[in-house]
Amino acid sequence: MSILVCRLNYPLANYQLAAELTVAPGITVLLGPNGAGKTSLLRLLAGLNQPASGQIQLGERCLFDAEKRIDLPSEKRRIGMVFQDLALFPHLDVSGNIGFGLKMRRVSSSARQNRVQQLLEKLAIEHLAKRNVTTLSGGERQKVALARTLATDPQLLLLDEPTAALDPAARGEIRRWLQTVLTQLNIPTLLVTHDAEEVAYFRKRVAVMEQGKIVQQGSFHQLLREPASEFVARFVGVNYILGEVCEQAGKLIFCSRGGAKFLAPFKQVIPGAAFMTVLPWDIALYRELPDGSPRNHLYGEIRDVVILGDRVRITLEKEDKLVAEISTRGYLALGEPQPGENFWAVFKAREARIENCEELPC
Ligand SMILES: Nc1ncnc2c1ncn2[C@@H]1O[C@H](COP(=O)(O)OP(=O)(O)OP(=O)(O)O)[C@@H](O)[C@H]1O
Repeated sequence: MSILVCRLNYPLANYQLAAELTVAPGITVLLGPNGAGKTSLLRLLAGLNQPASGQIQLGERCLFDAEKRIDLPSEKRRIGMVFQDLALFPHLDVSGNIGFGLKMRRVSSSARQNRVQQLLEKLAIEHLAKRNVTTLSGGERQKVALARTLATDPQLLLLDEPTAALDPAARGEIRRWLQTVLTQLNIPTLLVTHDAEEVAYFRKRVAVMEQGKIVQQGSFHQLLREPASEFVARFVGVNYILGEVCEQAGKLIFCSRGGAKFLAPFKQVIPGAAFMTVLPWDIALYRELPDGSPRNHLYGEIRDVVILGDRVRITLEKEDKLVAEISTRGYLALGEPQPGENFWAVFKAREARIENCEELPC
């Protein structure tokens, strides 16, 4: 299986895209806010725009090298793209759409039919074979678009926000389907999203893009445990609090900028600027402060409650803002907390990660 390795520069309207990225077989989620340059990066990889400098290597093949003046045309890159508009051919049925690329390559009719049938089975969409694509639901159209792309046997898949245009029910269904199909295929796949919830769903390798740069690349777990910056932490949904480590009565305390004080496992830190990260699901909520082992706590007002299937995300604010994620069962047991109510957010000292930082950004 091939691996994509690229380093690309390209001037965009307001900033320079300067991205370095590695995509191994399987799904890598490319996460970034609107306008971060995700679609532009896909277009450069696919050969639809030409980078100002850099290289693109896919397995043994060099697709682009500015210095060596190598620039393989799009159709020779063996890259399968599914862009947001899908661009299915309305005059062809599902099988016709899937076989279209093979027809253009003058593949014989019988070989084409075999390949189309194989894909219909592999992607569990045989029942759609003869349907007119204009009658399909959004989720079904996504499936057909992926099947059409796979027909030409790509070595890299680029999927631009495959679930963005779907309603929540269809989104859940297409995510499960993508997870199954893409895991089986094991082709290097870059799946673009600006939705951190999507990353939490796939729990795969993640590359985070901000202003044209890949600011962190790693496993979902790594990003949660060791976000490289406040931007990454906030984007993947980790609590990130700036402050400083102070010495008080022989103990080291983390004092947040907002004025809250927290205990923590301090072996590795010294007095000075620092940040603390806590995972939302390591925070419990209580109406009354519980007795027991020394724990960190913050008493605050609920600002926001978001129900995410079997989990509930609750934002609490006082000196600082903390987001807790609890089970729906726990939420019901607490009497369904609502915005405006006050609660204790509690977490164990060892569940916080505190690190010194050079200086506090403003
Ligand atoms: N060909 C281009 N030349 C110059 N600037 C461009 C070009 N294409 C896009 N841009 C600009 O580059 C920035 C990044 O756009 P891009 O569509 O790549 O972001 P994105 O991360 O995919 O955003 P979204 O999540 O909204 O789709 C935007 O400010 C956009 O206006």
